[in-house]
This record gives sequence, structure tokens and C-alpha cells, in this order.
Amino acid sequence: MPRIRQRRLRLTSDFDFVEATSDDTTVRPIDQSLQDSSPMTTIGRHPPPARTLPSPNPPASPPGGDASETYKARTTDVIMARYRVQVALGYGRFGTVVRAEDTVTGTLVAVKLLHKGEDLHVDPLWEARIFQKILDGCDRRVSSFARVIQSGTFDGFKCIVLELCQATLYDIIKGYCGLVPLPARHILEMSYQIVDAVSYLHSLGIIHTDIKLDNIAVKCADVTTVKWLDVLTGYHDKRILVTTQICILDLGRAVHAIVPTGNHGRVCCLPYRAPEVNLGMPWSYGVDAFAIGCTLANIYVGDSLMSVDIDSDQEHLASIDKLVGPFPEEYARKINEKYPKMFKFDNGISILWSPERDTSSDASHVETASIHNRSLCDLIRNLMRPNPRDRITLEAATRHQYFDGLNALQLG
Ligand SMILES: Nc1ncnc2c1ncn2[C@@H]1O[C@H](COP(=O)(O)OP(=O)(O)OP(=O)(O)O)[C@@H](O)[C@H]1O
Repeated sequence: MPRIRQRRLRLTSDFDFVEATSDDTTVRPIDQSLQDSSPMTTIGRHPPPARTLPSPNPPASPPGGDASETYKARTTDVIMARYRVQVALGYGRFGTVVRAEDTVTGTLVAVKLLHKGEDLHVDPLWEARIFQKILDGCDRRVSSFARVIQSGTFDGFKCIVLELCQATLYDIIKGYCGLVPLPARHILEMSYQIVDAVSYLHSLGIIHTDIKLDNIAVKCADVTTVKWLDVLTGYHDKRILVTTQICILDLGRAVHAIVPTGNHGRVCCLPYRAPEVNLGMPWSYGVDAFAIGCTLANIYVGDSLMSVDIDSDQEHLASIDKLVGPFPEEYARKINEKYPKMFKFDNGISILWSPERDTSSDASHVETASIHNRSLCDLIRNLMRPNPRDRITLEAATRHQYFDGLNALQLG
């Protein structure tokens, strides 16, 4: 059977990046940028943008399959008699996300219209319920999650109205917004917010289960231009984000942690999936920690840590082994009890899968060694420990030495 490369269909063409009018090159501490409501961040869509980035991609089309089950954006549609559709923002496995104007308040929102397939088993109220729990926690980190505004039905599609966020980290890292390489300070600030936000979710007993670059967006699309030193070519103008505040998207797959037995089922996108999920073992908060480790590495190296061509569990485990292994012997033996022949122990521990058997992809094509920031590399390795019991908790990760840099002035 031919290998089918599974790729998300997405639209990334409609982010209005506005050139900030102020010439601010000051590095601001993270706590300030988190709460920032300075004039810099309020420069937005009104008046009309001084500069809009060119369309990064040809418009993506809705996924194939039964066309009547997937919502296609039409600018004539007014969802729930209130939200006038402007443009499709993305097509996910579970729904189409559009940007719409709230005809009552005049503000812009995102509306997710769930695909109709009966096999999807998606409850549109679930995302709203999880967000309510986040709200009930009364914590400053509430603002790190896309606000769920309303839910309802339109034309037979169940829909969820959400706070509109801007470019996802996927769009940014892929270079669609002209912002790469990201300044080290921005990587630091974004990393901290991701770890801190999901740590808050964990403190509420909730596991996100779908952390990935596509599900983290920046809140504000304003950019400014600074003088940037390239060691080879000297100074040149570079666009950077004015503020790095991030927003976690897609609470649709969040679950309550089942303690102490652990949760079951296949969660997370394969390149971000922790080994215990692949192995069909019980999993818990560690799946988010592992996915965050992958995400931070992707942000730093600007590429996917695991090959997108990986399509077997064993190949994926071999990638993890190569990246952050070896699997501890005790854990490997435990896995072998359930899946004999997964590991052989004759000459050190190794996974039986071998790249020679499948030459169409590397076991992994990015090494953690390419992460030159040693403390970030250490944080990532701790988040991605093969045995979930060895993995650092997100709460502890917020105190990792990599984040000591938040209090220091960093240039570059
Ligand atoms: N609040 C939002 N603001 C702006 N864009 C959004 C918002 N929510 C989602 N998007 C865009 O739509 C895409 C798909 O959204 P989402 O991940 O919530 O859908 P899904 O069907 O659950 O997808 P997945 O395949 O990731 O499970 C996102 O990757 C993002 O590009």
C-alpha cells in the first residue's frame, strides 16, 4: 500500500501584520509583556494596517471526503444570526475555523464549525466547559487560553465562537510572517508562557492532549522593525513581534486526568506523541510535557523535531530513542513484557526497528544537539524523557534555569 502523508490542510493567508508606529527596541521583562496594555500593543486593525504581509500560501481548500459534512466559508453567511463570516482561517480534523465580525459589537471573533461526521463524537459544549473550569480557577493565566464566547448551531453545523487570535506558531516558524529567526528573548518568553499556561491547566486536573505549534497562537500581530546584527552580513532591518503574548487553542480534546490509574487512548499528533501513548500504556500529564518539549525544540530549530513521514509506532519510538534516549533499561524491559521484541538487550538497549527496513524516512532528522542553548536543551530533554515517571512536571519546569534568563537583559 502506498504511504499516505498525512498533512493538515490549513489557511495561513489572512494575518494582518501591522507595522508599529513607535520605534521601540527596548527589551521588556516577561511579566510586563504578559500584562502589557501599553499603546504599543493596542495599535491594531484600526485604522487600516500600514502594511499587510503578502499571502504566504495559496488558499488551502477544505479537506476531501463528503463535502456536505465540512463547512466552507461564505462571506454571505451570518452565523447564529450574529457573526458575519469574513474568511476561513484553518481546516482541522474536527472543524473549519473562520474569522467573523460580531455584528452586535463590531469586534472580530473566530468561529469553529464542527464537521458533521457522526463518527467524530465531538461535543461542542466540551470546549466551553473546559474553558469555564479555566475561568473558575481565577488565575492570571486565564488570558493564555482562547476565550470561549458562545456555542450554537448554524446550518446544521455545531459551532463554537472563540476569541480571535493571530498567527499560530506553525505559521511563524514556517516563515509565513517574515519573523524568523525569532529573537532568543522571544523564544524564551513564549516558552515560559507555554509551560506556565499548561502547568495551570494541570493544576486544575486537566490534560490538553493536543499541544503542537498549530494550537498555539500569538495574541497580537503588531510588528516593529529593529536593527539586527548578522555576524556574516552586518546590520540589517528585521521585523520582530511587538509583544510575545501567546494563546493556547483547541481545548476540544482536553481531558480530566484519571488518577492514579492513568488515561487511555491515542492522543496527540504523532510528531508530538509521547512513547507511552504509542505503546498503548496508561498516560497522564506527561503527554503534555513531552509535546511541549517537542514544541520548544521546533520553535528553536525552526523545524519539526520528528520527521513528518514517520508512520509506524516503532519508527516513532526509534526517533525518540535517537533524540532523547536511550530508554532506561527498567522501562524498556517493562515495555517488552507487553510488546515482546520491542527492545533487544544483547548489546546495550536498542529498539528492533531499523531504518534499513524503511529507507523513505530518517528516524529523526533534527538532533537535540542542534539546540545550542544548553539550558534550553536541558529543559527539552527533561520534558521529553522516554519514561513518563522521569519527566519533569510543568510546575517544576517553570522554575528551570532556562527561565532565569527572564530576569536578565538579553540582547540578541
Ligand atoms: N481562536 C482562534 N483564532 C484564530 N485562529 C484559530 C483559532 N482557533 C483555531 N484557529 C485556526 O484554525 C486551525 C484549526 O483549529 P483547531 O485546531 O481548533 O481545529 P481542530 O479541528 O480541532 O483541529 P486539529 O486538527 O488540530 O484537532 C488552527 O490551527 C488555527 O490555525
